[in-house]
Parts: sequence; structure tokens; C-alpha cells
Amino acid sequence: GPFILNSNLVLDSGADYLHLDEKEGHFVLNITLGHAVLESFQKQLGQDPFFDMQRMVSRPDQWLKPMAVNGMKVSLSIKPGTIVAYVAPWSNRISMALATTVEPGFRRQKFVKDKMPNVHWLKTQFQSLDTEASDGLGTDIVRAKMIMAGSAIMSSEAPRSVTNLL
Ligand SMILES: O=C(CO)[C@H](O)[C@H](O)COP(=O)(O)O
Repeated sequence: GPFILNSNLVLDSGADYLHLDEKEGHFVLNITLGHAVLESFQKQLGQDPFFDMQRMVSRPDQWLKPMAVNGMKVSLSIKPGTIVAYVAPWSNRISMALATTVEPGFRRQKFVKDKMPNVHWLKTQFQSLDTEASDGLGTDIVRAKMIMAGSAIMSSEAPRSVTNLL
């Protein structure tokens, strides 16, 4: 699905879901938007397509309760420097695992291809989990079940075709 901050055209590009980055300037240097904005988007747009919110924040635990109240599912995301096996103890408490293919923080980074084995590992170890790959993707074909791509879709002249290809 396309990264939502890219454009208000994402809903027309054939996305299965909308990805939203939360950054509070501490865990990563950048700042975007937070929980309240997510809730207001949800009120406006309803459940379909669903939101996939990636919290790049220092205390993600403080959002677990509000998320549960709103019926959201919890997932885990690992960045390139983290050993992918750290996800294992959590695997029966999460619904999706995301392996990022750039260091979290900024847009338009180059896709780090050698991090794709993380996605493969998650997918083969935990077959009941959804796996997501994200960040810096061109139209490289990746084998995750969910693919988050921002600039690759929205800076294309044909966002719908790129979305279909991914
Ligand atoms: O927060 C990010 C990386 O942590 C990026 O903003 C997000 O992943 C979108 O990147 P791109 O537009 O290059 O696909």
C-alpha cells in the first residue's frame, strides 16, 4: 500500500491499505503525525482500506491500550540493524511483522536489498503472520505479503500501474 503522506490521491491508486508513519523526533529525528490524526482519518474513511500505522517512537507501549480499545491489531517492526530472530518470542502475540529495508526516519532512501532475507526469514518461520516489507522500494519485486511503498508510487507518472505491479 502507498505511504499516506505522499498524496491525497492514494485512494485512487488501487491501494489495499494505507500506511501511516508516526515519528516524534526522538526515536527518529523526523516528526510526522500521531494517534489523534489516525483516529480522525479513521472516522472520515471508515475501515476500508485499513490503516497500517508504523510507530517510530521511543515508547510504543503507551499506545497499546488505546489501540486495543479501537480494535487495532499489534505488529512488530524491525529495522536493518536488528537481529530478525528477536521477533520470535512475540510471534504469537502479533498479527504482522514488518522488516524495513532502510534505516527508519526519512523518505527517499535507497532500498537495501541485502535486508530482504529478513522478510524471507519472517515469512518462512511464521507462516501465519502477515509479513510486510517497506521503504525505498523501486519496482523491485519483493516477496512480502504486504509491500509499503511511498515515493515509488507517488512520484511515478502512473501510480496505479506501480501499485498493481507491487
Ligand atoms: O519513514 C520512512 C522511513 O523510515 C519513509 O518516510 C517512508 O518509509 C516512505 O519512504 P519512501 O517515500 O522512500 O517510500
